[in-house]
Amino acid sequence: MRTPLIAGNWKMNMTVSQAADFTDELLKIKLTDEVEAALCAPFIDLAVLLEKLQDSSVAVGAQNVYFEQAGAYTGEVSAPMLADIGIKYVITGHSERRELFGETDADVNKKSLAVIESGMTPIVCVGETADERSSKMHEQKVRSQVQAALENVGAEAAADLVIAYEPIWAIGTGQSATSDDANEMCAAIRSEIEKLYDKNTADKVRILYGGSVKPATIEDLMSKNDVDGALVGGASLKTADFAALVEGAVQ
Ligand SMILES: O=C(CO)COP(=O)(O)O
Repeated sequence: MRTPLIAGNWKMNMTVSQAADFTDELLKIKLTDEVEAALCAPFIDLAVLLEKLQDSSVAVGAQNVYFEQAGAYTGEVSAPMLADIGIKYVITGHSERRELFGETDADVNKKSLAVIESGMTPIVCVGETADERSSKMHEQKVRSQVQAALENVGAEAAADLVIAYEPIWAIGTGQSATSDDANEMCAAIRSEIEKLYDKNTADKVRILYGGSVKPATIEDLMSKNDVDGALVGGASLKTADFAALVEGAVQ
């Protein structure tokens, strides 16, 4: 039985005071314990989130990490630094980082390995462009991204992973994949994990869908067998919407 996960990805939104206001509001709402909730916030917001959410079940995640442990890497933040303050999840391979900051499959692999090594869980993002989907290359693209991201990740760590299928054409566009299309790709990712490891590992990995998920669409998505939750951008920025997503993910 996989516990559903609703992870907010705030991207480059929310000042520290906005993050504090968001969490104060969130703490007034009783969230279900059948769904795990996480907020992946800008580095500068992490301390306030960790402090305010310490007695709640909401986990705190980061959106990026550098793969080296420490040293002369101006402007970067390492996995041991994030683990030390109590971060649980780190997003790796988001399409915005791949596109805007030139991150390669090899970088995503190194970052995911660093996150695992520090005892945290990567939320590894994969997904195709609109052109790749229209030329029916989407499954091949996503399978190859999964393979590359998981190179040298052992079976035990793999079972604990979170993978997010985020078709690039659905991110921030209001044009979500249908629940059937999302499920088909989440199933393809699970079969790739089974190929790389075994069925037991594949059955344990949580696979999320991301791309224009809203409170109105979450129940339909969660009714699908291979969708274990969602990675949510825009709709995670409003407390009421985030809480509604968590409630809507109860299976
Ligand atoms: O990129 C996303 C989450 O990582 C999805 O963003 P939106 O939910 O705003 O489409």
